Amino acid sequence: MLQPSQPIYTVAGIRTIETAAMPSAKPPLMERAGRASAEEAVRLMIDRPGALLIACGPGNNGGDGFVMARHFLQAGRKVVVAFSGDTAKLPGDAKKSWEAWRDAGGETLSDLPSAPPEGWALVVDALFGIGLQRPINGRYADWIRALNALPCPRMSIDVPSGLCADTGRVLGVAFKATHTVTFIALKPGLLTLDGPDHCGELVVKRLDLDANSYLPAPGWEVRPALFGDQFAPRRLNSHKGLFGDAVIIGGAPGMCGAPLLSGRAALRAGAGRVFVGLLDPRAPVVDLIQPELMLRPAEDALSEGQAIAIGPGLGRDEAASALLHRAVASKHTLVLDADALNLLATDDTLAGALTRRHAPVVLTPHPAEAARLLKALPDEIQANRLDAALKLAQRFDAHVILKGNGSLIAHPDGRWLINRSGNPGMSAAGMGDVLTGLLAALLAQRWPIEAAILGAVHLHGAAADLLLAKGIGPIGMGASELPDAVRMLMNQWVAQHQHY
Ligand SMILES: NC(=O)C1=CN([C@@H]2O[C@H](COP(=O)(O)OP(=O)(O)OC[C@H]3O[C@@H](n4cnc5c(N)ncnc54)[C@H](OP(=O)(O)O)[C@@H]3O)[C@@H](O)[C@H]2O)[C@@H](O)CC1
Ligand SMILES: [K+]
Repeated sequence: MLQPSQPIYTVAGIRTIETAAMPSAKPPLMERAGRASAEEAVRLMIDRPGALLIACGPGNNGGDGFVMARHFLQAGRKVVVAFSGDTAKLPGDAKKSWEAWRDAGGETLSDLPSAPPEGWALVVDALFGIGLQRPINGRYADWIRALNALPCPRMSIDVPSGLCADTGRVLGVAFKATHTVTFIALKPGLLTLDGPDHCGELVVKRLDLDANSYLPAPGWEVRPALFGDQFAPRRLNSHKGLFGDAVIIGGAPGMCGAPLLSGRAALRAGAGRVFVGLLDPRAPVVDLIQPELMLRPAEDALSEGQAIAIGPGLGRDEAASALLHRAVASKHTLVLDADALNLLATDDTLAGALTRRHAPVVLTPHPAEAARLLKALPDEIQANRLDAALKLAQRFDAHVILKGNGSLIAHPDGRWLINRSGNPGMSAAGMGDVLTGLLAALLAQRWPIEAAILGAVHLHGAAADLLLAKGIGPIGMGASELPDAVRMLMNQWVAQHQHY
């Protein structure tokens, strides 16, 4: 059975669910959250006797921490609570949790204690959750830095303190958790930008709520379950025509490597035939390492295949622009990458033509390309990647893959997803070209557009994860090493499919 995809809600959505569920929730949500955190903590401390430290903040995240502390106290475990706020100012639920902690005999320290000689069994961050409003500084920042330096497992409650739950930005300083227990549902900031670096292992505790019954999920994580039905075993009676023609266009003088990488990836991902159209008049006529590729002058390749991927190494001169205009005017499904995106960013006529197309368009920008397309700075894109992906999808009426840690997929109708596969080995030249080739191959094999996008993005990262597990990376992982790993994964998934 493939693991189902989990829903993702922004903070506004979580608040809506909480508000709707809270009045009738018995036991109250904070009790459930604190208990769920304690259960998870027990798992983390299985081989670690000794005391645990819980740092509680001034809001309801701190309230969860007090509930958790009470469970450990009542179970006879040594637990130390640090809280530097004013208990009189705690919000209602958190105040009740503090009172219950106090009534159970618990005490709070107003500053972080030094660690016992044997070290803490676990350090718990219950400082700030989804209510973080501004950068952390002063005492709380000092606490977070000190906690981050402790050599023990570190668990965050709901969201690592200092991380923006919507965007994954670090506001001032952020707790670096080895484990995060998040409530009700995933939040985008846990999955993209700096989120994964601060969450460690991420567990969702739904608190017995069916979030979707209160508010349909706006976003989902990318999982093979969403495209797994494309992995049907091939018929014995098959021929290459069944698996389509992938077409990749690019390769201006001096830049033929990029489309060749895409082409090699498309072959390994199962396209029946792969055409690579090259702009360079002196381009090779055969790829001696991969002679299956059919190299063509760029113009000639435009008339082939079901879908065209254009952009790798395309350059930005007049010939490149003319080719791109012709591709956009075609009836093919289009994937625009690299220089195709850079040309699009400065050509309003092209942008207009793109939005008038009937066949689907996929844009695959990295943050700098996204910035050019939205006439913004890369930092502004990264400050809210979800927002940027949605804006691009709307502006160009296209499917968008905003690459980077936690690649975002935005559909033109406003739905979005976040991919969780991949690793820093992918921070290398040519990785984007491979993604484009994968997309071209899945489209050639007539995967529906959304399945092709999710499949390509997930496979791209999963192939890199496979290499990482074998010690091939993160340092020195090469884009040209990815396609073989993609092939292995796709064949494994087809084999699994046969057992359903
Ligand atoms: N509601 C529920 O039913 C449930 C909620 N649950 C839990 O509650 C969490 C959300 O709680 P929350 O809304 O109270 O926000 P929280 O993250 O504790 O922070 C707010 C406090 O921090 C302060 N503050 C903010 N930024 C700051 C900064 N930079 N530096 C310093 N202070 C700063 C802010 O002060 P203010 O901005 O008002 O001055 C306020 O005092 C959620 O993540 C989950 O863990 C669960 O129990 C499930 C049920
Ligand atoms: K926290």
